[in-house]
Amino acid sequence: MNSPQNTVLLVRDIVTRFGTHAVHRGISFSVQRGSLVGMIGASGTGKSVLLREIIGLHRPSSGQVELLGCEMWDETGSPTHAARLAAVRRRFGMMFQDGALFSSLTVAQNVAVALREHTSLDDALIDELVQLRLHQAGLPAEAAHKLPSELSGGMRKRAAIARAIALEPELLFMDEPTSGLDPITARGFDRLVRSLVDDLGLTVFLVTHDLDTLIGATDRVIALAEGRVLADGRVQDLMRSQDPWLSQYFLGRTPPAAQTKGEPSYGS
Ligand SMILES: Nc1ncnc2c1ncn2[C@@H]1O[C@H](COP(=O)(O)OP(=O)(O)OP(=O)(O)O)[C@@H](O)[C@H]1O
Repeated sequence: MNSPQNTVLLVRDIVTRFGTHAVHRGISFSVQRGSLVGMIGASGTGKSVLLREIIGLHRPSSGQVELLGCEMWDETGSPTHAARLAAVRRRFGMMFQDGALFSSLTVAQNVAVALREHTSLDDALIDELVQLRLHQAGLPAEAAHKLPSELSGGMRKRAAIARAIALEPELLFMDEPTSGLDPITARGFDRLVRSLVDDLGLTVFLVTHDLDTLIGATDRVIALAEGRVLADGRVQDLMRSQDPWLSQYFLGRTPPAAQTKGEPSYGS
């Protein structure tokens, strides 16, 4: 439902400049709990920078991000705000494009890092939770003791998801999660992400260039162009848009029939 109580992310009038280069010229949108939202835009339109601004890694030139009720960019830098930020950081997960796994740690150790850092659970409970997260990410138990370098690309992505959901976040951010995967593995990954939303109630916000992810898995798509939100709606509506950039972007693809949440359709 589209109500303030259900809003987990509010992006308000974000402006970003690097020197004289204006990347964002006033970006605003909100994300509702339990939805899977995709963000698209041509290379260099500032999707990754916006993601970093949303999760508190890059300060925008102006504007505000409210994530799980916390203003991420507080001017005062007060200890109260720092404590609120620390609390909010435990409630969302981030999966970077390359997975950003620690290469010298096994998959299980990678997943356990946040649990050791942010909880006082004993080793046995951490082991159990790690197994659960690996299972939720669709990894076989034997993957636990492998190094990231010993896994296929698809399994590495699943390990990165397992790590991102270690603390049972409410929100998961992903930067190009299917890049570098073959189409079959990528669709399996879409189904996994969709099931995190449908079965675990997660909210997912992902940046992607993958049309099949957009068509098959998202509830809503936000398109950025020229520093602004060009379009914001269901993928089938964006695909029918007369806007020249969107027409070109979706060229040759057929809009899916009205989608039922939880029943991904994989377009043409
Ligand atoms: N730290 C930085 N200093 C200067 N310019 C930067 C910095 N980070 C990003 N930019 C610029 O901001 C713009 C947006 O970059 P960003 O990586 O967010 O684009 P993107 O939409 O994610 O692109 P892609 O789809 O290719 O990943 C680019 O022009 C980039 O060069």
